[in-house]
Amino acid sequence: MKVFFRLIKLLKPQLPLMLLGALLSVITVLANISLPAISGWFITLMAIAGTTGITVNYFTPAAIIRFLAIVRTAGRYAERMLTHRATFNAAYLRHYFYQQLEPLLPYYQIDLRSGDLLARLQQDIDNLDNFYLRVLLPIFVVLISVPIVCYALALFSTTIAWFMLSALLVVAIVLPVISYFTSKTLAKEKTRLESHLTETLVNGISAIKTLLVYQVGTSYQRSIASITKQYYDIRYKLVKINTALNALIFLFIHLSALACLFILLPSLATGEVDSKSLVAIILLVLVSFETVSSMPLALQLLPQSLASAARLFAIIDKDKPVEVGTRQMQQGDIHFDSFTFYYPEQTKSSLTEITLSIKKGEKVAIVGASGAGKSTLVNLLMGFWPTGDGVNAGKISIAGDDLSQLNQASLRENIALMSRQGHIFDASIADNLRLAKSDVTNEEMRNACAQVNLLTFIDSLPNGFNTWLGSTGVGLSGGQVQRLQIAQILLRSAKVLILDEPTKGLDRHNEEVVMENLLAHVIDQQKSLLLITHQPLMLQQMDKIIVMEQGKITAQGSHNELINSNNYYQTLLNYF
Ligand SMILES: Nc1ncnc2c1ncn2[C@@H]1O[C@H](COP(=O)(O)OP(=O)(O)OP(=O)(O)O)[C@@H](O)[C@H]1O
Repeated sequence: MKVFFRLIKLLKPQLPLMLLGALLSVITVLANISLPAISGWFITLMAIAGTTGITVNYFTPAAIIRFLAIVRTAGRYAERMLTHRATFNAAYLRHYFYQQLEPLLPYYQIDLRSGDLLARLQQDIDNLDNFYLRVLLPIFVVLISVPIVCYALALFSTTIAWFMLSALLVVAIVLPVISYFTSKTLAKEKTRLESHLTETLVNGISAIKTLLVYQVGTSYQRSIASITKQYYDIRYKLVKINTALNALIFLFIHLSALACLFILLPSLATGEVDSKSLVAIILLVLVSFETVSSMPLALQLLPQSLASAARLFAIIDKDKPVEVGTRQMQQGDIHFDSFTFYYPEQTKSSLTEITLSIKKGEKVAIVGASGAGKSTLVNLLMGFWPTGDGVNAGKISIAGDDLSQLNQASLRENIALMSRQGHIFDASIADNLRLAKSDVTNEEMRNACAQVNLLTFIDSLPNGFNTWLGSTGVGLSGGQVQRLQIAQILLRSAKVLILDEPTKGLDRHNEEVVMENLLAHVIDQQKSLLLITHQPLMLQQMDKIIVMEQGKITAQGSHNELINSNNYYQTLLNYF
């Protein structure tokens, strides 16, 4: 129930449109079911008039029929327009969930494999698209129109009214509930298999090269085929249950009409009900089931929508990193003052008592074994995690301002990060460079690419800077992707550049060119440089090197100082 009301609250901006659509839907349904009843009554009246020769006023019923026909047609059109408009507007739910998820992804080691996350963002939100149109709307129509129909029937016969109330409830609730319990486990299994299938496909496609290299492509295909078969078997069973339910409802409707006819026959004989009313009542009984016709589907989709909403809420309900800062980042020194950091939900610190300063224009390198805390230290400066939340001790400040007081947008404008997981988008080379600087000129692009030794290659491509790259930079070699990312960093107007192993894997020539130009760039522009690297060529050029071990800084100094005095530093350089 909590999930249901929370979902309604989310739909609040659309509620006036939804309510109007629902009212129109009720009016249309009522016009639709009155039409055959009044027409039946009118045709019988005319038949009687024809055979007996009595004079009747046929203007009023004919006008009512025409009016109802117009209301039905116009009402259906307007209702569809409004309800679908409301549904399309409610598509902001996807945006809402994405927005909530965005700050959480770097913050938590979210226990979701990419395929599962994709399934949640796609299928679960698709399920929510149904929530208004297929769940709320039918329930609303039933709640308003069933009492009206029963009241109309009670004007002729209270027995029929009570009988029909029970019959409508059987079709609206009893049969769907039976079908729900029969298909509950299957429906759950279907959702699980849907997610599993997406996950398997996404993982398989992203790891296609690995699968081929290990020659497990065929067994992988077999596992996809097996999941697909299980999925379609379940869907087949669900369709069978649904079809049986529809057949049962159809039979029940006609048996109800027959039962009403038998109930009314004695009254016809005594003259309590005339033949015109009998025809009208039977037709009304037959069509009145339209008021509940969407309920079986609504009750089937209700638990599905709520389950999807619950899955989505479960992710976004995690504590978010709070962004409290409003101050603009000033150019200046970065200070870590005895700073200890815990990742969310972790009891062991990943950084312990870090004291470090990086002065404006200084070139600093961080070295350390895997897991030493290098990436954590640089990522903290991007404001991915809260630093002033009481859990972490000490502080980080930039130009005297506490990091937690700084505005995140200003922070990310002034600190540029090239991480090892950097992403190249499914777009042109130029578009990928525009990500770093939206108004970049051709000359600036050429210049940045020349500095990373990529210009000759790009010029040799038939489409040059307009060459389309697949996601993850398909079309470029690993080293070219790396250099394109360094070109992006060079285009940024940030005051601090952070690069995580920028030249790892580059050949000696490219490493030298890139490093020389990068250093010239930071010196020329008076930028600070923070590098994670183990390349001696780069380390020799740094003003300061920080040695990290298990979350702690164990030594600091220049390359020459450390190489002569620190055994661990020597080991690291040999190791990398
Ligand atoms: N999001 C996270 N949540 C919890 N713990 C994390 C998270 N990211 C990293 N850690 C942990 O923090 C510690 C430091 O990790 P970090 O990635 O900073 O090391 P690193 O020196 O950059 O290693 P590598 O060179 O392998 O990237 C590790 O023990 C790691 O398991």
